[in-house]
Amino acid sequence: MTALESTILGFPRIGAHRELKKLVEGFWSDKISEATLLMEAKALRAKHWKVQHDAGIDLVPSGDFSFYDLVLDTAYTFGAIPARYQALPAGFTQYFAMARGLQKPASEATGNHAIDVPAMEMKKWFDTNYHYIVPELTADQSFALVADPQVVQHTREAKAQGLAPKPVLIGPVTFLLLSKPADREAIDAFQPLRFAAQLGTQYRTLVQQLADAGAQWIQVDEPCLGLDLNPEIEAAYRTAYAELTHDLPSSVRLMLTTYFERVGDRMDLIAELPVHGLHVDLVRAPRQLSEVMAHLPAQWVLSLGVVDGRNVWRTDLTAVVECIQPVVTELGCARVWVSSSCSLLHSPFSLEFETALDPEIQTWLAFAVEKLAELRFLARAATLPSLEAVSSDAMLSADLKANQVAFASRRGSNRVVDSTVQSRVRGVTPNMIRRSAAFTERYAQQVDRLQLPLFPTTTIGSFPQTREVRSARLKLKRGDLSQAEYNSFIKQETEQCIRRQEGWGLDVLVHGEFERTDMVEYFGEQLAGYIFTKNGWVSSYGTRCVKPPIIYGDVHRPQPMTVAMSAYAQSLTAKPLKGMLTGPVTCLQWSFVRDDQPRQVTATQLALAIRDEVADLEAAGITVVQIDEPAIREGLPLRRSDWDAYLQWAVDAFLLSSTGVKPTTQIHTHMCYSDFNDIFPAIQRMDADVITIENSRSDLKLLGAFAAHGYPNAAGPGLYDIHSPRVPSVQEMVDRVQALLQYLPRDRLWLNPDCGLKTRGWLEVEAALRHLTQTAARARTECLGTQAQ
Ligand SMILES: CN1c2c(nc(N)[nH]c2=O)NC[C@@H]1CNc1ccc(C(=O)N[C@@H](CCC(=O)N[C@@H](CCC(=O)N[C@@H](CCC(=O)O)C(=O)O)C(=O)O)C(=O)O)cc1
Ligand SMILES: N[C@@H](CCS)C(=O)O
Ligand SMILES: [Zn+2]
Repeated sequence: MTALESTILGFPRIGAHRELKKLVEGFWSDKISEATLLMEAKALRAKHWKVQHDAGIDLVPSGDFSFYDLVLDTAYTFGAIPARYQALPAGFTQYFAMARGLQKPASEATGNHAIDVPAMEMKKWFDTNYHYIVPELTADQSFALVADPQVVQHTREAKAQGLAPKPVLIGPVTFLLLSKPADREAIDAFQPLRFAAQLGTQYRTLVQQLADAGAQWIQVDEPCLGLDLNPEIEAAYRTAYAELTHDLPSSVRLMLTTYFERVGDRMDLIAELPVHGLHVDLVRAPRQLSEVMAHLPAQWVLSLGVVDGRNVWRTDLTAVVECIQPVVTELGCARVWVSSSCSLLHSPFSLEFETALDPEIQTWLAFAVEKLAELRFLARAATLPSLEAVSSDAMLSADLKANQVAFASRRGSNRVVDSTVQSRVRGVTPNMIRRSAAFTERYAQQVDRLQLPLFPTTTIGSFPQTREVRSARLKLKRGDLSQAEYNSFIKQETEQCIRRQEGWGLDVLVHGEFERTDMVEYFGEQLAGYIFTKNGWVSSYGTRCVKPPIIYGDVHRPQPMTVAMSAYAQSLTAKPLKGMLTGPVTCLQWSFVRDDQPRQVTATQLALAIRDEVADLEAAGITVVQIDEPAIREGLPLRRSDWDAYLQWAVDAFLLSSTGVKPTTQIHTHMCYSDFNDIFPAIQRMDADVITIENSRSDLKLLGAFAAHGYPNAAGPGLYDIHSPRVPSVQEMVDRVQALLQYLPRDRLWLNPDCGLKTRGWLEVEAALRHLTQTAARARTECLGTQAQ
C-alpha cells in the first residue's frame, strides 16, 4: 500500500521503565562504571529504534538521546564550555559538572585541589515542564566541533541497525537565542546572534559528518522561529543557514523544524532559507496550514505535525485524515510527511503498562508508543482520496472505526461534565478575587500574630524524599505495608522533620511533604475529574521525571486533601506551620489537560477546589498557607501579543484560590525555574503576602525586576540553589542578603532556599539550613539593611 513517510521528532529517551534514569544515577553513585553506562545506553537506544521501526516509523530520530539534556549536548558538541569547567577532565566529569555542579574536597593523598563549581542555569523549555541547561557564551566566544560528536555516533548506530536515521539538531539560531552571557555583568551588551555565521560554519561540518554517517534528512529544530522575531533575528537566520549549507552536497537534506507555535505568518523568511522542508505543529496551530501551503517553496517537503506530542489524548484520526488528504492531493505523496507535533519526549512511554486505568478512559488515550501506531495509520490513510475510501479499506477500516468509537465515547460520556462545578464557575464574582484588607494592614497583623523576627527564615516545603520514604510508598503500593503502617511512618518522618527545623532555628516551619510523590500528582489523586497513571513518566530535567495526572472531566474536591496532615504537623510545634498547596495554574500546567474546553475554565475549577482547601486549613488553625505557582510563567503564551489574555485569567485563578481568608492568615506563594522579570506586574497583582522565588541559579537577575518595578509585599528571593548538592557558605548567603537589601527593605525580606529540598540528602540540607539560619542571625545582629533605609 502506498504511504507517506512517517516520522517523529524525538522519542522518550528515559525508557519504558525509566532505565536511563537508573543507569545515570547508578553511574553518579559509583554503582556502575562508565563503560557499563555507555553500553547499556547504547542498548536502550537500539531498543527504542526497534520499537519505532516495528511500529512502522520510516525515519527514526537519532541524536534525540542525551545523558542529561540536548541543549547542554549542543553546547558541549560545539565546545561552548564555560571557563569554570575547562580544567576538569573532558568527558562525563566535565559534562555532568556543567549539568549539576561539582564539589570535591582536596585530597592530600592525591595532591588534588578542592573543586567547587556550581552548575549551569536551568530553564523551562519554551512552555513545557521540561528544563534545559542554558548555554553560556563569552563576548569573544569561539566554537569548535568536538571530535566524533555524539549525534554522529548515534546516527552510525541507527544506520548499522538497518534503519533510516534522521539526526536531530537544535538549530544554530535557537541555540544562540537560548544562550546567556557567561559574564552576567555583560547582559546588556550580550549579542549572541553575532555568532550566527561562525556557528553556522561549525554546523556545516557537523551536517557533513552526519551525511557521511548515512543520514539523508537532518532535522534542524528551530522552535524560536515561532516566537516574536525582529530584523536582527531574521538576519541571523539568513546568515546561519547560508553558512550551514554552503557547498553542502545536494544529497543532504535539511528539515527545518518548528513546534509549539504558528509560523504561517513567517513564511516569507522561512521560504528564503536554503533548506529542503518544513515541519509545522498543526496540533498547537492548526489554522496555519493554509498560509504555510500557500507559501511553501516548490520541491520542499512538508512535515505535518498532527499527532500531539504533548498530550495523552488519542488523535482524532477522522479529523486529521480529512485535514491532510487535500495536502497530499496538492503536493503529492513524496512531498508530505506525517509526524508528531513535537518530540515525544513530553509523552509517557506506553499505555501497555497501565493495568489499573479506568477501562473507558483508557480507550481515549494514546502515549508515545500508541502515537507511533497512529502515525502509521495516517501515513497510509492520507494517500487515499477520501475518508470513505479509508472506511472501506481492508487494512485501515478497523482502526478508523475503533478510533471513532473511542471519540464518540469521550464526547458523549456523562463522566466528563459535572453541572454543579460548571454553575459554580459561572458564579465567580469580582469580590471572590480580592483580599478583604490591603497588604500593609494585613502584614502588620500577621507579623504580630506570628511573632515573626526580622529576616524570617523558612523553606519552600519539601524535605528529602529519601530512599526510605520512597520505598515505604512502594511497599504500600505492593501491599507489603498496610495503610495504617504507612501513615504512621509518614507521621514519624514529619515529626522528625519538625524537630530538625526547630533545632536549626527556622521561623516558619513546614511539614516536609513526605506523603507526596509529587506536588501536582498528589492533588490529582484526590480531586474528582482526574485520573492518574502507574507508569506515565515524562522527563523533567536530567534524570528526574514526573508523572503528570490526567484531567479528563470537570474538577472538584470531594473532601479536604491536606488538612489532617497540616493540623497534625502544627500540633507538634509552637512555631507557625505553613500549609502547603499547589496552585491552580501549576496544577493545570503540570497535568495532562482536557483539550475539549478552554484551559481557563479548567483553571477556574481547580482554583475553586483549592479555595475550599485554604478555607478548611484556616478553619483548622493553620495561620500560614503557601500556594505554589512555579508554573505560572511557563504557561505564558510564546508570543507577547497573547500574554495579557493569559495573565488575566491565570492571576485571577490564583486570586480565586487564595483570597478567601482573613487578613491575619498569611498567604505565601512560590515560583521557580523561569525569568520572572517580564511578568512582574502580574506577580504583583497576585498580591501574596510573601513570595519565595527562585533567584540564585539565574545570577540574581531577578533583582532587575525588583529594581525596575519595586515589590510592594514581602519576598524571599532564594539564597541558594537547591538543584546542586553544593552547600553554600554563610558568607556567600550574607553577600546575597546584602545584594537583595538594595532592592527590598529589611522588614519585608525573607530568607529561604530557592525551591523545595526533596531532591537533596539530609546531610546537605542540614548544613545548608544551618548556614541559612546563621545568615539570618548575622543579618539581624549586624543590622544588615539599616543603611538602605
Ligand atoms: C518543582 N518541580 C516539579 C515540576 N513538575 C512537577 N510535576 N512536580 C515538581 O515538583 N516541574 C518543575 C520542577 C521539577 N523538579 C523535579 C524535582 C524532582 C523530581 C523527582 O525527584 N522526581 C522523581 C520521582 C518522584 C516520584 O514521583 N516519586 C515516587 C516514585 C518513586 C520511585 O521511583 N519509586 C521506585 C522505587 C524507589 C525506591 O525503592 O527507592 C519505583 O517505583 O520503582 C514516590 O516518591 O513514591 C524521580 O525520581 O525522577 C522531579 C521534578
Ligand atoms: N512546595 C514544593 C514547591 C516546589 S516548586 C516543594 O517544596 O517541593
Ligand atoms: Zn520550586
